[in-house]
Amino acid sequence: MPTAPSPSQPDVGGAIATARGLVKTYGKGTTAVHALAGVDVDFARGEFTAIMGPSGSGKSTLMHCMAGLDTPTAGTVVVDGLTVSSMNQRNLTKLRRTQLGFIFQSFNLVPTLTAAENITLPLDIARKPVDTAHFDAVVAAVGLADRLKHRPSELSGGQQQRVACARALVSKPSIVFADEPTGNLDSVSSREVLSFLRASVDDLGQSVVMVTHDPVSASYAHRVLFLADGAIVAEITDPTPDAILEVLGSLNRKAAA
Ligand SMILES: Nc1ncnc2c1ncn2[C@@H]1O[C@H](COP(=O)(O)OP(=O)(O)OP(=O)(O)O)[C@@H](O)[C@H]1O
Repeated sequence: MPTAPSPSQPDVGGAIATARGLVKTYGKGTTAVHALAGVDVDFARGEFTAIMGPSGSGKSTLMHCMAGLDTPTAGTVVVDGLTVSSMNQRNLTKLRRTQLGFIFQSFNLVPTLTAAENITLPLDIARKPVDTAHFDAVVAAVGLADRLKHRPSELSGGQQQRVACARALVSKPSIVFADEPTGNLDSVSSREVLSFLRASVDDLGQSVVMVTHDPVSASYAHRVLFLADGAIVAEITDPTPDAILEVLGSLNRKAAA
């Protein structure tokens, strides 16, 4: 008879990233904050997952622990078969450079480099060759072919974030983590970036995890996870903005009761 995987040995079969029993506590004693209170989660390979929840519910902490940017207090994180939660700093740095893609709210481009140089920067730092066919495909997908020689100050916010998206994808990472990627963008630029993220999953087979406060942004994902008080309390698949708002409303009503 098949047995269920034990919590300490995640079944990573269809998942690109998993967490089991993930706990993150900041501080000690009476001032301790339980940012993650024992999260079990699987992020499916080739899927776009959004993480939502009220301010302070643990969204960023979950993403940072998954990406090896923060160390969990307890529990296991596995990304593409590698146990991130027990890696030393040297291996974490290597993992982040070679296997993870990051997109932040604030773009984080190097002002003195051109768009093309910004896009290939992670590969250059890792001393990995640029796959020019993949570079061209990613640049075409974000619509930046005629902007490659421009510096960030010569690009709009939306174009800068599209450079950041291309930079995150050019190394063919196992997974892309996006933290409020449209937080600084107008609605037209937001739609472009979100459509591109969705297309990177549907057309290029990328796996994307995105933290967002915005129900419309989250509706571009295949699946939305809802966090409250450091725990996953709900999830929906093939979300619409209305369905997301309904879940958020019921969580807010529970929190107020
Ligand atoms: N470095 C830290 N030191 C102490 N407490 C922290 C630290 N980082 C986060 N926390 C606390 O952990 C809890 C979860 O924070 P986190 O940033 O993960 O929430 P969030 O859902 O991403 O919030 P927001 O939507 O406001 O960005 C909060 O109570 C926060 O104050």
